[in-house]
Amino acid sequence: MSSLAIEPFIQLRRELHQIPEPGFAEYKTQQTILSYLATLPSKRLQIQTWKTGILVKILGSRPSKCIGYRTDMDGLPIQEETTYSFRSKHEGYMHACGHDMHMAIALGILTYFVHHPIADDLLFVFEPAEEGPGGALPMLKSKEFQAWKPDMICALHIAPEYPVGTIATRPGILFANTSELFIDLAGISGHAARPHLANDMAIAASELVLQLQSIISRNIDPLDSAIITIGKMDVGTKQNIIAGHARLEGTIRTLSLDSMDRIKSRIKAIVHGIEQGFDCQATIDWGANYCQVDNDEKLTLDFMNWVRSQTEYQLVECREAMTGEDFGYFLQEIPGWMFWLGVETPYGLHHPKIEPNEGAIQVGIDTMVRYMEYLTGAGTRL
Ligand SMILES: CC(=O)N[C@@H](CCC[C@H](N)C(=O)O)C(=O)O
Repeated sequence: MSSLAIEPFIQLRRELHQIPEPGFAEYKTQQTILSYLATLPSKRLQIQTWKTGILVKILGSRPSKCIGYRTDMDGLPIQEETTYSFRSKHEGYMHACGHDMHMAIALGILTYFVHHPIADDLLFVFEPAEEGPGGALPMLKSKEFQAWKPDMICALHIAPEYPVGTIATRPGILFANTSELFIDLAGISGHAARPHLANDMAIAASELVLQLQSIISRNIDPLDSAIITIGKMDVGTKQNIIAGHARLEGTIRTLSLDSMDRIKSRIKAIVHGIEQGFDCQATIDWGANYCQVDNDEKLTLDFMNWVRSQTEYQLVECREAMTGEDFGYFLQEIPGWMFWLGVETPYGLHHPKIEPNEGAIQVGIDTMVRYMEYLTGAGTRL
């Protein structure tokens, strides 16, 4: 690992940071990664694209298994407010969830093993559309992935709340079940001065948001965490026109599938009540649904013990988080685990000012290189 210079991966992260793209539209991102891969010795390298994603296999010298590693690729519809000189060039889009860091780390690990092959095969998965509508499930089911399906798989996610040098994870559930939520309400628009001739969806939508929040407090076991967040409301057209249409956009998070089912059935009932009470038409769209990230007990404990005993990094056994990650779909078919990587920054994930500490790139690459060498039973130790 000491033979790998980190600077090129910091530069790659900065390059990728400037071109955040929506899910399944990561064209420049894919091209940037493919161009970089083309600079590496190709002898042990096999590359396939899948939509805007990429699969990279590094052939081992005496493979008895294939170890998988996943990074996500897409950006978020956020107007960047960082102090960076390498801010996003895509107006209204930003890498605010660390996928630029994740890709740079994946490329660092991959580069190391191109130059220092180990016994086992390695598969690097560059997954598009993690933020939505979800690339993991269709990629997992694709013939390209199934042909190269690894025997185990792991991934990391940056964690603003931990110092650089911290690795946090737990066996079992790490991330929640999620469902997106889109509700449209259709009433009748009209003149602001003649409310009796219209049917105001601003009032119906306001009532609906408040009623939705009662589900968590009144219908869900308080010991079984759940969240309903309405992140966006779009109502009406002008201040003196009664709104004939409203759209609510949100997300549901639960730690159990029972709670997810219960919440959805309560939302249906409440929306039906709004239709009756406000004499309007409503439609519900559940959007993309992600299953929980359920870390394999044995593999995760082995990784945690290894970090504790073999590295200088701080291992934290953390609690479950209500964030979502479609990496959970890979873990439904392939044993593996995910962990948080500390990037210490005062702003959280999805914040326009988030500036992850780039020192974490070295920690992420170093940890995975050493652990993959340990897993294959061959490697050098730092
Ligand atoms: C780590 C992280 O922030 N993941 C996202 C996943 C998005 C899931 C989906 N689009 C939704 O909004 O439900 C998160 O928001 O947790």
